Order: sequence, then C-alpha cells, then structure tokens
Amino acid sequence: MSSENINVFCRVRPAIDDETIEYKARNTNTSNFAELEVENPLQSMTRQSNNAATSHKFAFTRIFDQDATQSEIYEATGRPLVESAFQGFNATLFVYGQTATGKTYTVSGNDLEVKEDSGIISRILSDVFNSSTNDIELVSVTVSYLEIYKEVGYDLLAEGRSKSHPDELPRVAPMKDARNRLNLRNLSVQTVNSEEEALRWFELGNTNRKVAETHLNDASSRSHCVFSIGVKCRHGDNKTTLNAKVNLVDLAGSERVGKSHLLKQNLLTEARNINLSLHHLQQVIIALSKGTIRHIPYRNSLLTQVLSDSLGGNSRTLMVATISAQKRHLEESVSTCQFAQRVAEITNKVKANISIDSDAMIARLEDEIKLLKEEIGSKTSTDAPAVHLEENELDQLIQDFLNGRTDTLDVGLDLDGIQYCFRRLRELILNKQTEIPHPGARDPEQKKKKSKSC
Ligand SMILES: Nc1ncnc2c1ncn2[C@@H]1O[C@H](COP(=O)(O)OP(=O)(O)OP(=O)(O)O)[C@@H](O)[C@H]1O
Repeated sequence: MSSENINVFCRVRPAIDDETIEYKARNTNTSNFAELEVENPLQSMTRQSNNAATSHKFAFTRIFDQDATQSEIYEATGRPLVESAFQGFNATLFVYGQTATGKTYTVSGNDLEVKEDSGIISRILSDVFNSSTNDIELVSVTVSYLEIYKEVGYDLLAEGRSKSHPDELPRVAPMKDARNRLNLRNLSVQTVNSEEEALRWFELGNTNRKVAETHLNDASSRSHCVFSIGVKCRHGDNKTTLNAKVNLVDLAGSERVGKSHLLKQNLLTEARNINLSLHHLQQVIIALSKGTIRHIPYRNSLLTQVLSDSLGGNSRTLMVATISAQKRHLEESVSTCQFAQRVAEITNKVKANISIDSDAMIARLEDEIKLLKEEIGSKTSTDAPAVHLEENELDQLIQDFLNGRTDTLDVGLDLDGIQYCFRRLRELILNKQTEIPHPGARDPEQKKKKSKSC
C-alpha cells in the first residue's frame, strides 16, 4: 500500500459565442509544478484600495489554457488512469467548477461523432479495449451510470432503453454490505464486450440525462453524474487477476445560490440541494486535508458516500478544476482554485486489487513446499551464511510471493526461516487462503510450541 496525493489540474475554458478573453490565467512554470496566476482585473474596475490583491497564485500539477485540446487533456489525465486500472488500481477523475466552464465538455465531450471533440470517458473506453498486450489479457469490462439529483440517485442505464420521463428511472439507494462496503442498490451494471457496445450504453445514459434535464428545469446541469468502468484483467501467467474501478465524475456547477440565476422557488430549492451536496463534499475535503480529524463526514450525503473511496481511500484520484476567463466570473474562478488547493492536500492510500486463482495458487504453493523440503535436506555446514529474517519480514516475503511480486521463497534463508515459510504455506493451503491472515503473528498453538522448545 502506498500513500499518494490527489493531483489537481486546471482548465481554462476558451471564449464561446460573443465572449472575449477578459483576463489571462498565466501559466508560470516552475520545475516541480505549474503555477496559475490569475490577475485581478476587478481592482482597476472598482478602484479598490492599494491593499487589494492584484493577483492570485495557485499551484497545480498542470494548467491547460484556452488553447488546450481534448486530446492533450486526455493524455495528461485519462490515459494514466487506464494504465493504473490495468495494474489493478481504482481510479477517480472528477471535474469541479462553476456552471458553463466546460466540466461536461471535458468529461463527456460534445459530440461522439466528432473524434477531436470526444471527452475523457469515450477515450478511456477506447483505450481499455485497445490496451491488451501479450502480458495482460482483458477479462471483462462493465459500465454503470449514476445521476444524483437532490440527494436521490437514479440509474441512467436502466433496462437498456431510453426513458421519456425521469420518474421512469429506478432510484438508487446506498447500502452497506456485511464487510461495511458501499453497495448501490438498483444501479445496473452492464457487461460490455466492445468499445462500440460501451459507447452505446454511454449514449443511452446521456440521452436519459437529457430527458431529466428537459423535465426538471435543466436539472442535469445541476445534478452530479458518475460514470463507472469496471476493468478485470489477467496477467499472462493466469495466476493473478486484477480488478479496478474507474469513476468519472461530472459535478454540478459550484456557484453559490446567491450568485446564480436560479430565481424561481423550486429552482432555489434545487440549488440549495446541490449546494448542500457540494457543501458536504467541501466538509469532507476540509476534514481530510487537515489530516488530524478522525471522523470524516462521508455519510452526510449520497455524493460523499459514493466518493468515499476516491477521497482518502483506495483510489488514485485526480481533479480537474474548470474556470472561465470572464471578469464577472473571477470571484468564482478564485474560489474554484482555492477549493482545488485543499483537494491537493488529501492523501489516498492505494493498493492494487489483486486476486489469485486459488487452484493455480495451491499448485504453486505445493511446488514451493517441495523446493523448501529439498532445501532443508541439502543444507550442509559448508553452505554460504544463510539469510536470517524476522517473522514479520518472512510474512512480507510470503505475501510478495502470493502477489506474484517475488518468484520464489528460496532466497537463501536460514533453517528457521525455511521451516517458518514451510508451515505458513501449509496453513494457507489448508485454509485455501491467498493472503497472510495476521502478518507477523503466528497462530497461538505454534507460539506455544516454539516457547516450549526454547
Ligand atoms: N474547451 C472548450 N472548447 C470548446 N467549447 C467548450 C469548451 N469548454 C466548454 N465549451 C462549451 O461551453 C459550453 C458550456 O460547457 P459545459 O456544458 O461543458 O459546462 P459545464 O461546466 O458542464 O456546465 P454545467 O455546470 O451547467 O453542467 C458548452 O456549449 C460547451 O460545448
């Protein structure tokens, strides 16, 4: 398991329609990270006093300016996630920013027909189906598409057909299983066999999202959407299977209710609900970024429950903050960047999801036991000095062997070490286990025997 910070990127939307670029988000490169310097044009406009900030500086992993292409964004953000998924790491990419700053454009693209315009999701699907190598075989791919609107989850891929009203979409409810893992009841998970099939599901989900938009006062732009891709692949030796889930999250616009154009009462309630989820998201991020708070309030909203593994859990996560270059939006752009700085402080603990085919593993363990027996029989006093390892180190060695990181346990161990490995392997075979149950802690019976013999 390793600790990794969340990488934060920033994308500045180009001018659209009759807009002009009113301020520059300058990319001041340093050796380790990019620094976005947003000059403050409000100062001259409002004749603020001398102590008003003239610029705001924010550090990002990388900044994409107005001219960045969809392909450039993908290479820096989406492609590494596919590579991670093929190594068994869960991955999440989420976009955060004010309405109309290009969140949906970045994640979903404009038009699947126009290749240059396609977003991260369709490019990931294409890569997943075209990345198998001689060493790695793709076993299965699944997709699901969740929409969260006013704290209620909806299945956008329900029954494989488009809906004419959002009420026809099944509601998705969060449940915890016996091992305290989140299950989303009613969220359909579709197995897909080709890129084309996966794209058809993605399009169906987008159509259902648009239906909701039409019926719920443009709700989709104020809902959160999570498209998930499950990737299962096998390494060439057939003994290890890697499972990963990639979440692509398009969050609702982050502008504050007071500043939004949502005037009608129901739209205000809607905005409050959306902001409530984003508020809970912020609370989670603040708690995680402090690093000292024990209780992380994931349970306060469906959105934070769904993102719990992505924030502070077992997932390689990155965020794209989207901003506009319009003077009237500067305040929102600054607030988006400030949010991103908090996110960058979060550390996730990632580990590959490796499962081992138990029959193949038992055969491998039996081979290894034979080898160890031979090793014990052939030990002579003239051998080279043997390697002595403590029990916890031996357990680590065995676990590496189980995970395929080490080919053999025959690393020149001393007799105690060989006998310990020998016993551990027998226990694993007996219990049909592919993980060391209590690293460094042998079962009490064995401990007793050892102390007697001493
Ligand atoms: N980099 C870009 N190049 C060209 N057009 C863009 C770009 N980014 C956004 N647009 C266009 O700007 C408009 C708003 O973008 P989009 O819908 O992606 O914003 P959004 O942040 O998802 O908004 P909302 O929060 O309302 O969902 C769309 O017409 C989109 O096609």
